[in-house]
Amino acid sequence: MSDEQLDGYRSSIDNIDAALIHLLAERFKITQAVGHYKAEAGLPAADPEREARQIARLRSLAEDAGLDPVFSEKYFRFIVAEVIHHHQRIAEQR
Ligand SMILES: C=C(O[C@@H]1C=C(C(=O)O)C=C[C@H]1O)C(=O)O
Repeated sequence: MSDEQLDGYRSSIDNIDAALIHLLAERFKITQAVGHYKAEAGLPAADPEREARQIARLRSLAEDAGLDPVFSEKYFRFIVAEVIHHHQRIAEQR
């Protein structure tokens, strides 16, 4: 059975999911570069002060955009945990 309305919604969701994957790929490309820079400079993988500033900024943006700020913080912490693993691996491989 075809449902044109649902198909239309899903077509938009597909485009948004594709955009999110591309944005994440770009974010991880730049954080990989940061990981190499930090390893070279002897800087720690994690920067909790930077993370706290970003969380405050993203929570405020989420509120303005009508997105749950708690969710925005969870999303950010999930991504950053992966970034820090990458940075630790880069530093260990040196
Ligand atoms: C990318 C960095 O490294 C880590 C990852 C962050 C991020 O993914 O936003 C932020 C701070 C650091 O804990 C950075 O220091 O800028």
